[in-house]
Amino acid sequence: MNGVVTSTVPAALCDPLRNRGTAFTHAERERLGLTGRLPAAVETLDQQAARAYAQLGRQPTDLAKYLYLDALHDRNETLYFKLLLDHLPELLPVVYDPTVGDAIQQWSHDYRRSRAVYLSVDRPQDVRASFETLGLGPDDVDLIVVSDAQQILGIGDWGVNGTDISVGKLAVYTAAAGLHPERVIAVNLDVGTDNQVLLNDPMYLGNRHARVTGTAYDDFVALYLSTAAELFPRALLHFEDFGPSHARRILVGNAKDHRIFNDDLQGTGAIVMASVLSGLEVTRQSVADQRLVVFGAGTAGTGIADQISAAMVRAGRTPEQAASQVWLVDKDGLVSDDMDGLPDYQSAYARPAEEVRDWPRTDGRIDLLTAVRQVRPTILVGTSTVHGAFTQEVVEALCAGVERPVLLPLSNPGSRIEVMPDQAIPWSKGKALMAVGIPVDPVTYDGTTYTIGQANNALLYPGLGLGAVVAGAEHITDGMLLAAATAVAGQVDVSEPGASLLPPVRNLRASSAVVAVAVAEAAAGDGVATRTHGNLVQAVQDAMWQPAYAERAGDR
Ligand SMILES: NC(=O)C1=CN([C@@H]2O[C@H](COP(=O)(O)OP(=O)(O)OC[C@H]3O[C@@H](n4cnc5c(N)ncnc54)[C@H](O)[C@@H]3O)[C@@H](O)[C@H]2O)C=CC1
Ligand SMILES: CC(=O)C(=O)O
Ligand SMILES: [Mg+2]
Repeated sequence: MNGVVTSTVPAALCDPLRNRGTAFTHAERERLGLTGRLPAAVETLDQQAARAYAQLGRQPTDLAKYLYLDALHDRNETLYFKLLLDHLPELLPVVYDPTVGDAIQQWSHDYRRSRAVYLSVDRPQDVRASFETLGLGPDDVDLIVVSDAQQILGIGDWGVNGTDISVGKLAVYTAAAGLHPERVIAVNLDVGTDNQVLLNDPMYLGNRHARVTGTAYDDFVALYLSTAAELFPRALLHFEDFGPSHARRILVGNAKDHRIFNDDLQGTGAIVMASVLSGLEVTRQSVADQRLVVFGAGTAGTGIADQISAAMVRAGRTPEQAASQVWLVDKDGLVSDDMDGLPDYQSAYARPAEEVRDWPRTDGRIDLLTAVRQVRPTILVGTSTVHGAFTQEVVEALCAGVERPVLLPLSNPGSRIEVMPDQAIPWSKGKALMAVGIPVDPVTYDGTTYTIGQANNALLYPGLGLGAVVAGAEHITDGMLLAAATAVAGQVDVSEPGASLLPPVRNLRASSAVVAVAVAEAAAGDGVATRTHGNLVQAVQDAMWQPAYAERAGDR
């Protein structure tokens, strides 16, 4: 026999945005060419979700759950997001931080199929075609998340494996704020990797060479930006987990010409600002009077310093005064202006050498403990990736300096966090006002239960992005970031002892809608909105995609 017999999977079962599996009615099955291709039962989305949730529960580890959900994502997006939304507090840590970090480390080994766009520095001629294969028009895309994966969370360089940080961030946009899953794109910029484990792994799927740097790197990022902006002029271009030497430069250099947002700088800065605003509700102080120590002065740390000092300026300080209320501590200790080769993102906050000349040094460096003793910070932030760096001595010194310090150990995932609340709350005798980057259980100390908010940019960027999209914002302004932070902080009541500084993840959809309205208003106020709405609250609600099957099967 010469002919090869093949069978095909019907198109309606292959497209995750159209597929509804056992929920297709018999009439729909006939119309879409699915006759005989599904078992007899016709189910509702709720019935499907109950089965999927039970299957998920049988997965033995969080990574297995991640892979189960990823496969569901690729099969039936409506069901995937229904599950995610119905169990957001339980599943956010599975599809996103911290499990996404484990998944990224295994990614080339677990690879099955892909939903992202891969742009290779070795094939710049393919960049345009790579977007064009999506078949999307200029008005079809609201948002693109791109990463070059140089600094994934706190786990470093993961090359093409880092694709899943873009996918995960987009899943959160849709689950938390209803960004339409058909109108978003995940992108990996594969510029090589300096991760030897990957380079020596026969399964590694990315470019097998060191990271490209210098002009070649800059030209490739510029090509990405110009192509994405030309093909999808209304899309917000979200940058994630770029290395510290690139993140700020790309943002600052392109903010005027592009709808660009750096989550690690701006999203993190804004969620920290929200935590600080809540803390100041408790202490009844003004942001203008704060003293901030940042431990780990990279992308996130200096983004936080920028936003808190900008808030000080809005509260009446001069830029110089605001900068003088910020201290950075990095690998070489307290950052001072006599240090050689300071990166530009640190030099703005370098302390005058004269001021710290007499401060005690260990191995020639002014360490964190000394900085805390000398500065008596009202806010201590950790973005260092150094697990355990906030020791008992540091926490006690912090509390000796001020009555109610704000303490934010933000490094992700849990293996990197500077201190866990179940240690720091007792060490601080319940005085520290805490939030952390990962979900953690409440801590009971001396009869009070402390609920620890999740100061992760995921609690802010979805609403910010939705507001920007609804307003058609041409830029992300400082006013929009502050509006988002204020809207997040406005949703908590800190009057009870032990209250969380941030709203709970279970309210994330509602919280994102409130943030989006505030952000769209700020965009209009700042003159960057290109869309106006008679009723903004309704416009935001209308823009939020819901995981439900469309009226007519086959439609998205
Ligand atoms: N909670 C949140 O929303 C966010 C948390 N992060 C976390 O913050 C951490 C840092 O992320 P990025 O700023 O993107 O990385 P980065 O690499 O830009 O910054 C890390 C900084 O810590 C410094 N550092 C390393 N070891 C140190 C030590 N022993 N002492 C003092 N400083 C040290 C590095 O020199 C660098 O300046 C990561 O764990 C990341 O997950 C980042 C963004 C958002
Ligand atoms: C949360 C986040 O963006 C990070 O850890 O990089
Ligand atoms: Mg990040």
